[in-house]
Amino acid sequence: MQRLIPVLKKDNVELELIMLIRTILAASKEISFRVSQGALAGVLGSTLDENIQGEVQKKLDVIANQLLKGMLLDDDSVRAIASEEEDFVVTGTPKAPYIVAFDPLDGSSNVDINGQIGTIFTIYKAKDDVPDDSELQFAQKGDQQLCAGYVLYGASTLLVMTTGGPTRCYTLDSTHGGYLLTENNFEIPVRTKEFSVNIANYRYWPEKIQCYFDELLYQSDAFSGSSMRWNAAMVGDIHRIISRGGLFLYPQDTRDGNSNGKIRLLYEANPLAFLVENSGGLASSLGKAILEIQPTSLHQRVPVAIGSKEQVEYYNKVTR
Ligand SMILES: O=P(O)(O)OC[C@H]1O[C@](O)(COP(=O)(O)O)[C@@H](O)[C@@H]1O
Ligand SMILES: [Mg+2]
Ligand SMILES: [Mg+2]
Repeated sequence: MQRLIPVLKKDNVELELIMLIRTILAASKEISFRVSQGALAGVLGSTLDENIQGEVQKKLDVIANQLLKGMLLDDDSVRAIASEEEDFVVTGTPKAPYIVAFDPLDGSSNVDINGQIGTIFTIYKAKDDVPDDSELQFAQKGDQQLCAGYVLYGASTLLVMTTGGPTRCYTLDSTHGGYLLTENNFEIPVRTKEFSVNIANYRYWPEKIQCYFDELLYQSDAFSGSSMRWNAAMVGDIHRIISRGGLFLYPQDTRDGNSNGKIRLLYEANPLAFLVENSGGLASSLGKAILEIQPTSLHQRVPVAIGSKEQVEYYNKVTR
């Protein structure tokens, strides 16, 4: 089994970027250990604090955020970071080459029920024409990502990552503590009968999206035999889709604050879109490629339709 570093070197990834990826993975191993300890380590349950999204933070949200933030700010290749759990940009080493954005713990509502959770990260080049602490550092389109990945803390701890080439999977080997290559090049099937959505939101959706689901659920034979999966952790749903295809949807809806759905562009939609598109799938928002969206704020949300090419195309065709 090939180790991670030789694979990245073969991909001609620059050494400084490889070292930064190592920093992120060192934090992920520590998070993986804390997650596996669960109640034994007292990491379950909520804090009394809310993040900028208005969500009550889980203890593990805070622990994972502190671990990643601490290790990244100690890394002198990092100029600034942005996190779901940080209201603002946090600056690192001046003139350093990279900026990093991350969702320290995706699927927080699964923490206390031993469900799937993960860490999502993305790396960009730092900008020299804006201040280090400015949100403009992160106002870069998703197609400018140098590297994107997630670590899934499931039965195994898996790293799925791209540096612009194939999307690959590495499994954390608990015997020697390193990530070993277990999937060299994911290729998402163009169409399946699996879809993933929180169907309980149906009443709040625009009519065209309701019609799409009416057709899918009971009107059209073309969809008979479909099955739904919902992990309540985007990282887990997207991992299933990268592994065997399907469609992940988090549409806009009519509730206050949900006009763009729930998924955050910078540290959820863009990194996962980069991974899916580099596996032959499609990632769109309101019919437009997610990777081409010009970001306007750190925690902005976007409606998403991500997954198997033909399923995304059909959804966009009937809901536009
Ligand atoms: O509450 P819902 O509608 O099931 O939403 C679940 C979605 O929210 C999220 O948990 C949001 O991410 P966080 O857990 O990082 O806040 C996604 O991973 C998941 O797809
Ligand atoms: Mg998340
Ligand atoms: Mg999160």
